[in-house]
Amino acid sequence: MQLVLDHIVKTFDNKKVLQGAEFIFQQGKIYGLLGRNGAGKTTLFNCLSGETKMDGGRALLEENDTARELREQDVGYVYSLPILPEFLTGYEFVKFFMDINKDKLEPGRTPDDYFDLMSIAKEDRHRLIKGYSHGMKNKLQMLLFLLTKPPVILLDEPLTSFDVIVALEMKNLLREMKTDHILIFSTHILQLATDLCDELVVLNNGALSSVPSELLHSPEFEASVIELLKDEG
Ligand SMILES: Nc1ncnc2c1ncn2[C@@H]1O[C@H](COP(=O)(O)OP(=O)(O)OP(=O)(O)O)[C@@H](O)[C@H]1O
Repeated sequence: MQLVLDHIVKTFDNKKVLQGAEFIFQQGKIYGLLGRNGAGKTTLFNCLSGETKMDGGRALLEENDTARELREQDVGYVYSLPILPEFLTGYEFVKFFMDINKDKLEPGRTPDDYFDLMSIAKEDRHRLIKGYSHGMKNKLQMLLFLLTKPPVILLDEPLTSFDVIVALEMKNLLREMKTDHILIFSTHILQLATDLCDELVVLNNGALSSVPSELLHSPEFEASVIELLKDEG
């Protein structure tokens, strides 16, 4: 399975944010999306998730030599600022989410099985989401994708809110998940990008380009990425 971005264009007022962005993302890899503040990473994710309408171009999901337009339900989106029903407990929300997605679930699983997978403590499960920390809310969002398994998962700077232990758990989880999904996450933390990603993609001047893989673990990596990002503008 692969996600093909075909000449995606997005303009806000007079600002051309995406100017014909093209790339092929493949299942089984974790992609890190790098770009300066305001480069358009969130805009790209919003276009892919259907939250923002593209002005031009398209995103296709290709599998077994057939391609179709990417649909909203194909995309799981972990926002940098999680949007969750704060008036429910974590347990109530997961239970509700499982009820409305019955057809997509593995049979016999309970909400607690998923909380266990995400290492969300027993005493936190029945607390209101309103009182959850930022990192716990991100965890809860990620739990939803373990349930429904959308083919494409976008993570907008999610791991920055996790403490070191949880960040490690999440990294391991993402590594496990990558075999069945196309995973793209945006980050400003180069160390995290090199640590977790199989491939790095730079969004610069509205276009996407791949960072040569031989650079990824080389001593010149940081300097090369900075050089690539400097071009912005
Ligand atoms: N709804 C909107 N209306 C007008 N301009 C917008 C809108 N959304 C984004 N922009 C502009 O588009 C540009 C790209 O913003 P975006 O949030 O996608 O960047 P980003 O790469 O995610 O930035 P950061 O790394 O700072 O989070 C910015 O100049 C932003 O002001």
